[in-house]
Amino acid sequence: MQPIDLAIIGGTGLYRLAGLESPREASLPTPFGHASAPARVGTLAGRRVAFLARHGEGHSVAPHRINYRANLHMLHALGARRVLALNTVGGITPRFAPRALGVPDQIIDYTWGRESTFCDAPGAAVQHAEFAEPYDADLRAALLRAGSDAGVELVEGGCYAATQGPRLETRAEISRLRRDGCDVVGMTGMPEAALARELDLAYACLVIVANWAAGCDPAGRDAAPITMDEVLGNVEAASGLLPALIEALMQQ
Ligand SMILES: CSC[C@H]1O[C@H](OP(=O)(O)O)[C@H](O)[C@@H]1O
Ligand code: HPA
Repeated sequence: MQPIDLAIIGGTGLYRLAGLESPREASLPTPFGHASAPARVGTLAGRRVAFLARHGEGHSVAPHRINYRANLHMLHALGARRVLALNTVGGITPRFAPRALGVPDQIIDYTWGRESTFCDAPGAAVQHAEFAEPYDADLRAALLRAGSDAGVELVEGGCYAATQGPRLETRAEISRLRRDGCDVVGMTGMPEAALARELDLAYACLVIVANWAAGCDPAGRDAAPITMDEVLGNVEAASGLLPALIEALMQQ
C-alpha cells in the first residue's frame, strides 16, 4: 500500500477537493461497516492526498448518523497517517465571525449515543486514549505555517463544542457553551477526533465559520434566523482560500 501524505475529511458544503489531480476512487470494507463515501485519492503539489466526504458526496448522512469509525478505519487502512478535518461551524466568540477560518486547540463533547470507540470491537483491548490535547500539535503548527505562507488568515486556537444535532441550538444552549469556554459549535468534531487518536492518526481541524451561532450575531434579537443558504454561501466564499492553503501545507 502506497502511503497517503494527507487525508482530508470534508464537511458541509465540501464534497470534492479542488486542486486534487487525477483522483481515483478508493474504498475498503471495514469491521465497522461502510464509510460515508469512497475516498478520492490523487495528487496535490506532487503529494498523495485522499479526500473523503464526511456526510457522503450528496450530503445524505446526518451528523448523528455518520459512521465515524468506518470513515477513519478506512482512511487508516488506505495508508493515511495524517488527517485534516474540515468542519463547518457556527461562531460563538467575536474572533469567529462568518467566513473566518480557524485552527482550534480544544474540544468539549456534548454528543451522546454515538459509537465513540474502537474498543467495542469483539476481542479489542480496553484503551484509555490520552486526549488532553485533542489535536496533533505538529499538524496544527504546519497548518498555521501554511496559512502564513499562503497569506490566508487563520484564527489560532479556540474550543470546538460538538453538539448532537441535527437541529441547531437554542440561544440558551449557546449561552451555556459560551460560559463553558467554547468558541465555535459544530456537530461532527466528536467522536471523530477521539477515534483518530485511538488509531494513532495525527489529526487536526480547520473550522470554516458559516454563521453566527444562535444569539451571537451582533445584530442581537433583530438577527435573521440561520438558513442553509447563509451557511452554504459563507462556506463557498470562505473555501475559495482552501486550495492555496492546502497546497502550501503539502509543500512543507
Ligand atoms: C447548519 S449546517 C450543520 C452541519 O454542518 C456541519 O457539518 P461538518 O462539521 O461536517 O462540516 C455541522 O457539524 C453539521 O453537521
Ligand atoms: O450554528 C451551528 N451550530 C451547529 N453546527 C453548525 N454548523 C454550522 N453552523 C452551525
